[in-house]
Amino acid sequence: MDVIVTPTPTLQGTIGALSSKNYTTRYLLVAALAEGTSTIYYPAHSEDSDAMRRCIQDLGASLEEDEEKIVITGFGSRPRNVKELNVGNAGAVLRFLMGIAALSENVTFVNTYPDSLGKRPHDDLIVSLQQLGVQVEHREGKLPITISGGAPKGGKITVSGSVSSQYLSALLFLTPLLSEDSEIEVLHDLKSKVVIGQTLEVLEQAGIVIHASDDYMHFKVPGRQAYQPRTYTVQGDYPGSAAVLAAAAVTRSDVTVERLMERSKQGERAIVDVLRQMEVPLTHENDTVHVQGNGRLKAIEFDGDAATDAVLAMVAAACFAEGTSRFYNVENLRYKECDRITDYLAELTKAGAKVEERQAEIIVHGQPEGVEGGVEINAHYDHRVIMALTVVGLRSHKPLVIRDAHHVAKSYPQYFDHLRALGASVEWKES
Ligand SMILES: O=C(O)C1=C[C@@H](OP(=O)(O)O)[C@@H](O)[C@H](O)C1
Ligand SMILES: C=C(OP(=O)(O)O)C(=O)O
Repeated sequence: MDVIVTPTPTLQGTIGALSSKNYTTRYLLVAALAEGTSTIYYPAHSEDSDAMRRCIQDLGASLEEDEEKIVITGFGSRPRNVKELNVGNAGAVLRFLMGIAALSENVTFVNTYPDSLGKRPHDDLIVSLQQLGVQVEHREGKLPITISGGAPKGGKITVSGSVSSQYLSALLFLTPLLSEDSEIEVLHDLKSKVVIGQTLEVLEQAGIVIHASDDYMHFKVPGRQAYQPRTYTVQGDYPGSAAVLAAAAVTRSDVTVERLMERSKQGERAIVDVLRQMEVPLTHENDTVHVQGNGRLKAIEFDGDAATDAVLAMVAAACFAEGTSRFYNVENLRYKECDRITDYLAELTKAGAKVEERQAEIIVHGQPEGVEGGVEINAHYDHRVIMALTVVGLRSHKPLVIRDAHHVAKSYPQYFDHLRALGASVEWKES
């Protein structure tokens, strides 16, 4: 399915933020790893969170869900032996479950998105699992991947953090269940470091003890721990809401997004500060962001690694700012659903934006007069490319057609409904 985005000068109204993807995947996982029954209020519903639901069920958890909550009885440290798991296109779900697969006999993660997740690297996690004595069959670090657990015991592990934080998160979920204590040392750099804060927060809520150094480069993890069954409430999602807030910033608007916790550990809450620094009129009080856009924005310089999943939306806003913006320290955007530097900038350029790429930077020469539009955009299987190009289309001179926009459902199936509720002219059409 494609979406036609027709230029829309004003947006107005109130929406509730979608539920956080990162907290939903984590709460589903820790509930599955507990023996006993946990309850998660307001879990996200999207392809990625559904992938986690499906896989933990395959591994032996039982799930019962109604409108507001999901009740999960976990399998503890003994997942059922399954031959295959299908994580769809969900990177975090794959990496977390590659860790947990070390507790079973022999699991193959199949490759259902050869042009997206199928191209992403997992070598650094594979190397760490091998240090624990786990056998891993793979194709040059990529899917399909078969993991043969063989009862790992724990011990000293190193993991590179220079491509993704998800490898470290995977080890943090696995090691408390092992029979011996573990010590994890992060090598090189740790990208998306802020996301590790979310992993540690959820582990603590699940009753797990981990001793982390302040810089998150060293961890001591006592073995023989048990995840506790608990009740969790999922907060609103900043990465998805960042696109809605960017849309409000580039139009004349009076837009309110509710359920965005001010003291959240989601790095992408930086969208609020970034828009504020770009001189977009807004307030953030009582977990509610209120944007009163006048269409005028100032350029910005920003360390994108602090808010990795909001950078594309920030770049979209910067396309209409006065001056040149620079988003640096963003190399790991290249290892996401597509190459979010080369592929994204190619689509922005098609739409008429003036952007330049460096290996680890995106430079945007803002055009307050708007961009030309009038072209077809390739979504590259990437929900965040789809959301960001929609923001650009709202302020183009001519409509944008976003091909295969249904991939937005990876994280935010109701994105276009939410934008339409705010008055945006966005229409689905058969491809
Ligand atoms: O741990 C997680 O849930 C995630 C970590 C981040 O990935 P990287 O650590 O690969 O940057 C983020 O981009 C992704 O959407 C979700
Ligand atoms: C990169 C993302 O997700 P994942 O790595 O889990 O596929 C994302 O949601 O933008």
